[in-house]
Amino acid sequence: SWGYAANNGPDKWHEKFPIAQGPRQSPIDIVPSQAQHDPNLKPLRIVYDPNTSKGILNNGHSFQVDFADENDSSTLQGGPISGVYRLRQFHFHWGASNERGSEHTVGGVKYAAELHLVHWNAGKYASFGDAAKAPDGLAVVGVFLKIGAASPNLQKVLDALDAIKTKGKQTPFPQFDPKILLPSSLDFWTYEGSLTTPPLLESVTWIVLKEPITVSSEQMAKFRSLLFTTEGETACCMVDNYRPPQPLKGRKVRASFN
Ligand SMILES: NS(=O)(=O)c1ccc(-n2ccn(-c3ccc(F)cc3F)c2=O)cc1
Ligand SMILES: [Zn+2]
Repeated sequence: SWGYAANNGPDKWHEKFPIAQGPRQSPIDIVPSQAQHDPNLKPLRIVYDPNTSKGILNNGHSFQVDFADENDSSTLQGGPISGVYRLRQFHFHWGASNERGSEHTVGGVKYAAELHLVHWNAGKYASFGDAAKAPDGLAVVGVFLKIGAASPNLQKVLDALDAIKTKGKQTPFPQFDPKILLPSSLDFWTYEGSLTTPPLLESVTWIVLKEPITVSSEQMAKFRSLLFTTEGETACCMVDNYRPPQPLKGRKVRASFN
């Protein structure tokens, strides 16, 4: 199936997922000078309940922390979205070395990694699956990770990775508040896009924070200790699990800040 290698990576995805060449694909290169400040954009309202965090899973493409989403305990509102979107999961994308790894780029600049917090429009749709098929179904908050001081808050997540080294492994991950992973400023860029991996559904309102969080080189090495492969398969390091920027195709990127 699909992956990030030469034989099954982003340049091949269109063969099984033709939407890969669609009109609103993600990620994109964000060009700050081309982004228009929109004063109608509201502040982001992010409320997460640590009691909703459930487990951490190696899904063979990344690792993700899953959240209980049967009520409005952990939600995203405001910004470019209408209504209440519930947190479903967060995950990351990263490189084999520190000079690449993010999916979105800023004026062509790549960061070492990118955090995605995935939310779905529970005000309008009955399930995540239904929302994932709708043009206003999902909202993903993207946060860039750049190399600098270690993040103690991220270390809690990284310390769980030894238990999920191979594809399909998961372990409980209770009482985690992902809000501690966010930078101090919630200034953002926003545009209409898609999932950045198959099924590449064009259902995502992207909200990319301008301010990165910092991680240390040692912490990045921890991400790279994961494997794409199952126990017993020839080990293949989980690195470079990012899709490169896709054509803008006339879309406008708005900025919440001047
Ligand atoms: N990298 S990202 O744009 O944040 C991203 C990329 C892919 C997904 N993703 C992969 C499968 N699904 C999925 C899972 C269950 C479902 F019912 C429908 C889906 F699209 C999903 O949401 C979710 C998020
Ligand atoms: Zn992602």
